Amino acid sequence: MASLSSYSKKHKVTVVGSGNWGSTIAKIVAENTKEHPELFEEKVQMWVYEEDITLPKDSKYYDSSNDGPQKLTTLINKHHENVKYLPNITLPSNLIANPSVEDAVANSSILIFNLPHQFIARICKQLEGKILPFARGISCIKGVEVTSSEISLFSEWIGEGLGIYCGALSGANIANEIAAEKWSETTIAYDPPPVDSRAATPTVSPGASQINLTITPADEEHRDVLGRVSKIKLKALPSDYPPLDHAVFKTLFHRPYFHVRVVSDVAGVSLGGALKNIVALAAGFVDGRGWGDNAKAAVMRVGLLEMVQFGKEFFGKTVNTGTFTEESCGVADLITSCSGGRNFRCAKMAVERGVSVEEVEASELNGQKLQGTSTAKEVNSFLLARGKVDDYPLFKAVIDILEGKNTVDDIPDLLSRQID
Ligand SMILES: NC(=O)c1ccc[n+]([C@@H]2O[C@H](COP(=O)([O-])OP(=O)(O)OC[C@H]3O[C@@H](n4cnc5c(N)ncnc54)[C@H](O)[C@@H]3O)[C@@H](O)[C@H]2O)c1
Ligand SMILES: O=P(O)(O)OC[C@H](O)CO
Repeated sequence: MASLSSYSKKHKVTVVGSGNWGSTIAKIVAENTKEHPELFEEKVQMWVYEEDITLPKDSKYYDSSNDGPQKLTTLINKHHENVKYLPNITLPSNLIANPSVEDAVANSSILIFNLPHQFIARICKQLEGKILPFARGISCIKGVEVTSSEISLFSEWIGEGLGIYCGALSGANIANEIAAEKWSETTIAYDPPPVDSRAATPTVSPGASQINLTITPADEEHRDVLGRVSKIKLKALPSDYPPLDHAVFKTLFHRPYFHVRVVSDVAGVSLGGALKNIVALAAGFVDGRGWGDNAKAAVMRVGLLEMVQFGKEFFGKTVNTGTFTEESCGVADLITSCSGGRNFRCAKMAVERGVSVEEVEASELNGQKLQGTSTAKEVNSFLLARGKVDDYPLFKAVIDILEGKNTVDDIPDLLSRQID
């Protein structure tokens, strides 16, 4: 490999999303782009779903001469703080909030997708044809994409939609703790298909300042995690950029307070982050009912087994069971989510107050979004379509409690096969 100083281009990084976790990850990568000018452009773009914010009188940024609604992007760029989704955390000054997603991604070779999963479809549609064809992505989204009887990982789904390779980042990562720079770890999965540079065909796109290479994978077809022939025709990174490998992604995300392990099991990393949110709801239900830590540990144990079973049954070609049991994105994320995560906390409050989880989400989260409720529904519709719903009694109990078909008191009976 050439020395880093011999590359004439640097990677431009864009974070698509600016919620609680989106802003935290943007803070991390902006700190790293500043520290590594040999690899990255210093400025990081962060796409913000624009909204009007009226600062309360007790806000440190309140200005009586300008007390009407202000754009969230204006506030972030002026005060270097996401006052709505990550208050009281100073963001680096090289992080730029941008209300236009098309403008934010322009010329970026690294795209980090980090927004609640219910919004990603519309954003990807907007991005079609707007990104560099050789860009690479990392999805920080915890959820799965389900259509009728098909299921896919957001990393794959984004990759196929945009024609790029996309890896995944997931771990025991409660955003507020990491934003406060408390010590933690995460898992990144990055495993692009092999490319054969001998099969490269130079093409020049109109207006492009460089030659793009269309690469045919060495084995002529790349299969996704479900064994389907991938629709992605991967474009090689032009040789004037530093190569995008495990080391570069570690450099982009690793901080003294945020340690990164890079693996290749994209399915395991993505599924851990998606499915633990269903289990966290169950943990909140039993805790809210006052059954204590032993009951919570029991649903966590059964939940972990169902997560592994789901991975092996539907993604068995590539998924590594060890990812669930050994990495931050597996059992560690399950533990933190069932201790202090939003899904856990909202489910607990819902039971204590006798209201729905959605009502607690709306009243307590100030616009932040739960992923567990929609993931429980999506996984249930997938399992129903496959005739497998009864093989996953904890996942079924959670959706049935959310939909009012069962109550928390039914959990011991519903899990009797797993417990007795
Ligand atoms: N918050 C955490 O602790 C945490 C940690 C790890 C992973 N995650 C995962 O990261 C992903 C993003 O979570 P988050 O915490 O950044 O989001 P969040 O829960 O803070 O959600 C709010 C975000 O959604 C945006 N939004 C609202 N309506 C929208 C719309 N119509 N279109 C597009 N965007 C809209 C808001 O602008 C805001 O940026 C999720 O999949 C989540 O599971 C979250
Ligand atoms: O707050 P939650 O429940 O969305 O979970 C946050 C993170 O995923 C924990 O790793």
